[in-house]
Amino acid sequence: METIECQAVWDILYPVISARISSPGFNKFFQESFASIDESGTFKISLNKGYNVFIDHIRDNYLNLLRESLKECKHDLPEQIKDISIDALGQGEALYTVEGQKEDKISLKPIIDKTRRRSTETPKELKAPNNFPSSDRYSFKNFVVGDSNRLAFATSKAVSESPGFSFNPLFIYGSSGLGKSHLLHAIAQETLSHNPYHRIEYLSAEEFSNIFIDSIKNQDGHNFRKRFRNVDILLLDDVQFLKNKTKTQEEFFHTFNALYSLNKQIVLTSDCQPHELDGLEKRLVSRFEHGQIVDVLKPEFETRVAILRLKRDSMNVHIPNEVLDFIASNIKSHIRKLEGALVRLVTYASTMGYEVNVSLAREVLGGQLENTSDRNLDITVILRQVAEYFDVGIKDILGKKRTQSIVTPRQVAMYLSRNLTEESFPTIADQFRRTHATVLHSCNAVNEQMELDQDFKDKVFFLKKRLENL
Ligand SMILES: Nc1ncnc2c1ncn2[C@@H]1O[C@H](COP(=O)(O)OP(=O)(O)OP(=O)(O)O)[C@@H](O)[C@H]1O
Repeated sequence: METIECQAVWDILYPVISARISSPGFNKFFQESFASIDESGTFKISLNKGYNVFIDHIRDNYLNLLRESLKECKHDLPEQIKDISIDALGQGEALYTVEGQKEDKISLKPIIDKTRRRSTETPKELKAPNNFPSSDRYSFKNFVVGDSNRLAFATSKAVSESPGFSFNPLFIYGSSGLGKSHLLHAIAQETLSHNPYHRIEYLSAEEFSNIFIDSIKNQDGHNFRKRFRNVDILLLDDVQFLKNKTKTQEEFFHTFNALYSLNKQIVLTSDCQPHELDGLEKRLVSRFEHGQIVDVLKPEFETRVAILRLKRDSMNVHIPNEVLDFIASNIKSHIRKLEGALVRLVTYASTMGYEVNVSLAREVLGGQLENTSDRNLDITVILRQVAEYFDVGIKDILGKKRTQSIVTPRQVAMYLSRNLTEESFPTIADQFRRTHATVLHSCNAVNEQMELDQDFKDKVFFLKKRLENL
C-alpha cells in the first residue's frame, strides 16, 4: 500500500471524526499520535507513548466512534481501507512518513482549518438543525442584555465559544417568554459559525419524549441512541416536560451520561430550578445541579424598551419612542407579549393607514395592557413580607441598626422593591429613608451575594415568587 495514502485517508477521515469527537482532549491525542496502514487494510492510530496508560479508556470511549466515522466515509476512502484501530506505539515497527521514508509514521495533525474537506457541501448530518430559524433573529446579536438576563447571556456565549468545557451542563430557567429558547438558538448558531461541522441537536423535551416513544414502538432504539449520543451539543428546551415520564427520564439519564462523559455540551432550559422539578428523578436533578444554573428574570423597564426598539428597527417602521415607552410601561410580564403588542399595533396602523401614537396604542392594545395599579404590590407590601420572612420588624428595616440580621432583610427589601415595582431609585430611597446611592449599593450587594451563595439566592427567589403571586 502506498505510504501517501495514509495522509490522504486521514484528510478524508478527520472532518468526520472531529465532528463526532470535538473534545480538545481527544484532539490532543490525535495531534500527538501517528498513523499507518497495515496489510489487512486497518488504518492504525498509534498513540504517543505518554498516552499508552490510557489506551483502554481511549479505546472504550472512542473506538466505536472512529469505526462509525470510517463507515460513514467508506465511499470516499480507498477501498483497501477496511477498519480502524487504536494501538500503543509499538517498538521497532516498520514506520512510514508521508515522504515514504521508513523511519516514522505520519503525524496526525487536525486539518479542520485546512480547506481540504470531503466535499464542498456540508455533510447531511452536520447541517444546522432544520428547526432553526433561517434568519439571525435568534442570534446573540439580537438578544438585548440587561440585569435580568446578563448572566444567562454571558454563560450561553461562553458555552458557544468552548462547548463542553466552560459550563456543562448549563441549566437556564425562568418564566415563559423571557428568552430561554432564544439563547439556545443563539448558542447553536454561534457554535456553528465557529465550527460548521459540530453536530447539534436542538429540540424540546416533549419532542425528545415523542421520538423516544416512537423508537420503542418501532423497535428502533439503536437509531435513537445513535442520534442523541453522537452529538457535540444537545440543547433541550422545556425540560420540565420530563416530569413523571419515568421511561423517558431513564433514557435521557443515559443520554446525558454518555454525552457528559465525552465532554459534549448539554444545555437545558426549564420554567423552574432543578430542585423544584417535582416528578423528576433525583439522579437527574443532581446531574443538572452539578453544572451551572442561571436564571432569566422579567426584564426591567430599560431592557423592555431596548427590546422594543430593536424589534421596531428590524421591522423598519416608524414608531415614536414615546409609544415604545408606553408599551414597555404597560406590558411587563414577558417579552413574547411585548413583541405581540408591537406587531399588533403596527399591523393595525398600517392596515387602517393611521399614524402610530400613544392614544392609538392605548386604543388598540387596551385589552393586552397589564393593569399594574390593581396588583396591590407596593413597597409597603414588600416590606411586610420581607420582615415577616426574616422575622424582623419593619421598624428595624427602616431604622438605623447595622447588624447583619437587619442589614440583609433591608437590602433584600430594597432589591425586591426595585425589581418588582416600577418605582425609581429616589422613590425607593425615600420610602426606606435612605439615599439613592444606598439603594443602588444594596441592589448590587444582593446581586453579588446571590451569585456567591445559592442558599441566599433561593431565599430571595422564594420571596420574589411569593410577592409575584400575591
Ligand atoms: N433579551 C431579549 N432580547 C431580544 N428578544 C428577546 C429577548 N428575550 C426574549 N426575546 C424574544 O421574546 C420571544 C420569546 O422568547 P423565547 O421564546 O426565547 O422565550 P422562552 O423563555 O423560551 O419561553 P417558553 O418558556 O415559553 O418557551 C422571542 O421572540 C425572543 O426573540
